[in-house]
Amino acid sequence: MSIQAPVIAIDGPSGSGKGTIASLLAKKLGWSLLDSGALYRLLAFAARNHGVDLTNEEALKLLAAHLDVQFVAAANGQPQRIILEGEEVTDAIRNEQIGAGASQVAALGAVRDALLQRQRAFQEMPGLVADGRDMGTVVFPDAPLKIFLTASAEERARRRYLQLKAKGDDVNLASLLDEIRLRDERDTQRTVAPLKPAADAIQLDSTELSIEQVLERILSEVANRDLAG
Ligand SMILES: Nc1ncnc2c1ncn2[C@@H]1O[C@H](COP(=O)(O)OP(=O)(O)O)[C@@H](O)[C@H]1O
Ligand SMILES: Nc1ccn([C@H]2C[C@H](O)[C@@H](COP(=O)(O)OP(=O)(O)O)O2)c(=O)n1
Repeated sequence: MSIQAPVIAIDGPSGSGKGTIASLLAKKLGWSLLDSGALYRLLAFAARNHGVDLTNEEALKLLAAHLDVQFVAAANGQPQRIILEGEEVTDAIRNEQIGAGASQVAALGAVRDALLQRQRAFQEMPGLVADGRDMGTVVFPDAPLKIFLTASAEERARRRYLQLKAKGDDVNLASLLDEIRLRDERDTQRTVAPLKPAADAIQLDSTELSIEQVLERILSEVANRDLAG
């Protein structure tokens, strides 16, 4: 019997800090990283480039099955680089418009099926940190550590506002809060793989916690389970 690499699943709503924490954790442990939300963002981005309507499930399924994408690990604290059809799109997929499109295509069952194996292929030794909405419920149900990271909608909108503003985007706090609420609603209410904590997930509310405090809490769970070898 082959031994499977351990997975830390980090799920939660937009702006709760999943991406930041997952990336820091992967670096600290020397594990691989799966940013599953990027796959849905890439699909929304590719659909726009190819003129595919975001409601055309059949065409989106094909596009998802053939997505030509590479994730390139980056050094010195930089986010991993994402290459779509030979072009760097690391920044281009990080805006609320693409986030909303990602949430829309992610509600389609055929799209989720088409992306499932691609996500599971990231599970490799010595371990994987996987960030998304259904990592602990659907993609890696046997993960030995599942975190469901939350924060109030207002705090998440505030974080997103600061993040996008720092990037030079023209953003508005009230409309970001509306978009976050809309996305929460769509992600939790969809019939396939909705955003919800796995029965065995640890729920962590980061509203009043710093990034370092969240990381510390998770690292103590890693140590409790003896996951890092
Ligand atoms: N605990 C925290 N306290 C303060 N800011 C945070 C915290 N966690 C994340 N952030 C910041 O909030 C923004 C959104 O975090 P991100 O990791 O992109 O969230 P998600 O992947 O859940 O959408 C980033 O700018 C990040 O630095
Ligand atoms: N495992 C996943 C990851 C993301 N999605 C969908 C739902 C989300 O609104 C979009 C974008 O996800 P992403 O994690 O990039 O978004 P945030 O950084 O949390 O704002 O994709 C999903 O359905 N399942």
